[in-house]
Amino acid sequence: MSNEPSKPRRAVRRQRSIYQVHYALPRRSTEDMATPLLTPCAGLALSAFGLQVAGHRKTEDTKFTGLLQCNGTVLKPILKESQKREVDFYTRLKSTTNPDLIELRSYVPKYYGCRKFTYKGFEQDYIILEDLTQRMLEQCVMDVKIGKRTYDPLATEEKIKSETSKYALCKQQYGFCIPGYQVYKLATGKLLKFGKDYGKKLHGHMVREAIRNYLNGVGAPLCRALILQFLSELWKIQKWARRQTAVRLYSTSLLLVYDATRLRDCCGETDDALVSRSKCRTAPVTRRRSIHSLHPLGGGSFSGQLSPRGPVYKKLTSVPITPLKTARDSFTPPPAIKSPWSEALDKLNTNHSFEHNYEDKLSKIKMNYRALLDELSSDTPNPNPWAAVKIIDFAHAFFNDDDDDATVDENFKQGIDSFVEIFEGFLKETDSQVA
Ligand SMILES: Nc1ncnc2c1ncn2[C@@H]1O[C@H](COP(=O)(O)OP(=O)(O)OP(=O)(O)O)[C@@H](O)[C@H]1O
Ligand SMILES: O=P(O)(O)O[C@@H]1[C@H](O)[C@H](O)[C@@H](OP(=O)(O)O)[C@H](OP(=O)(O)O)[C@H]1O
Repeated sequence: MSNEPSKPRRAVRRQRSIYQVHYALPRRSTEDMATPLLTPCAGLALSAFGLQVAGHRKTEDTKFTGLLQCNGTVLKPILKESQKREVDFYTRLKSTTNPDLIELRSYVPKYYGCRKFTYKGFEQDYIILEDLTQRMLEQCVMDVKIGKRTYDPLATEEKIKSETSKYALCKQQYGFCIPGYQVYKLATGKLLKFGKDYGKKLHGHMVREAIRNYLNGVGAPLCRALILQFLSELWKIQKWARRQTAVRLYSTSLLLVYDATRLRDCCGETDDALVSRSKCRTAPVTRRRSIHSLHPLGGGSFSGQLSPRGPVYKKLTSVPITPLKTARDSFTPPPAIKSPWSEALDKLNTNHSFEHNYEDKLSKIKMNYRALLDELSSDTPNPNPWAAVKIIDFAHAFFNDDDDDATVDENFKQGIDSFVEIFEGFLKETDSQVA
């Protein structure tokens, strides 16, 4: 032991991430339900949320503003009685001890409470939620409303009639409908938007094609890494939906988001040649394998095989203990480890064409490298996935407080099963990328 007086330790200063530098966003927290911000958006300007692909929008009297955004959060206005139910839903989810509801927390955006804000002269209450598109540069967003039935048990005859007549064919055929989506096309960088009028015309094979278009898989092969990122989340939600009896979710949506910039980096086209999609990372980046990442639900342990009963995961076998001498004699250097670090280095070693618009290209490349380094130096196992699915819109969620009467929410479950089946079909299409 040293007698030297211990020097005061200097706090390690972490480099601010690209997202903090460019977008002034807060660091990601690992908690599923965040503690309410004391003064959310205090002193920061509110603005209309430009990435809303469906849902209620601005009305004539400007009282209803649509969603707003502020500091990495979205603000959802609460005007109708049913929207107050959504506040109750998030409030209850936050303090629940029911295991099914605790699990549900990880499938919904983080909730930061509810507060009054004044926007364009109108004061009203807003629900404050994590913006699922934050940190994305080219945000591709799809809203998928789940369920053949989209009205709740308190609906009036009129409401039942109007809900039954909307997206009727699509809901009958698939158990879900698509009220809107937007996609940045990889080849052109152009943003395409599809609203509810388009969504209401979808049925039959058009539904699958709309999802394929959203995934940038029209005119180019689907990207297996992207499908797997979505499926690893969807399978968890599906497993939960097949079991849970705690809540009935009428008219909720799956919100799918991914960053086309990262898709381009992974599976996109270069100026010179089409990058082989087999080079694509087939699983979400995981820096460290924790006990949690070994859990069979993690995308990383998916074997690539699908059985009629769902995904087949790799079996985890224990390593046999070899006597030291034998082990030393038979030692051969291990093959090069394919890690996120080596992939980052591979990328840094790539030659880029410096023709055309190279300043723009260079700045994008720099941003990508910074984002990649950010990801590699973060403390969480999968800190910056570039695709995510969450369940949103709980204006028609009903808790089942009577345990004896509890049954599975078939309406929600069937919609999820059907959506997952489409993604499993897409995954099979990409099998050749790992053959
Ligand atoms: N947490 C979020 N992060 C990013 N975008 C979001 C988030 N929540 C909602 N949105 C965007 O806003 C849209 C509408 O959201 P939501 O369904 O909650 O609103 P709504 O007005 O209740 O919809 P509806 O009219 O279907 O009842 C979504 O389609 C999505 O584009
Ligand atoms: O897709 P569309 O044609 O926009 O249809 C709307 C959609 O079904 C909303 O979920 C619903 O709001 P709620 O979920 O709050 O019922 C809204 O009802 P509303 O017209 O009564 O607001 C509908 O108009």
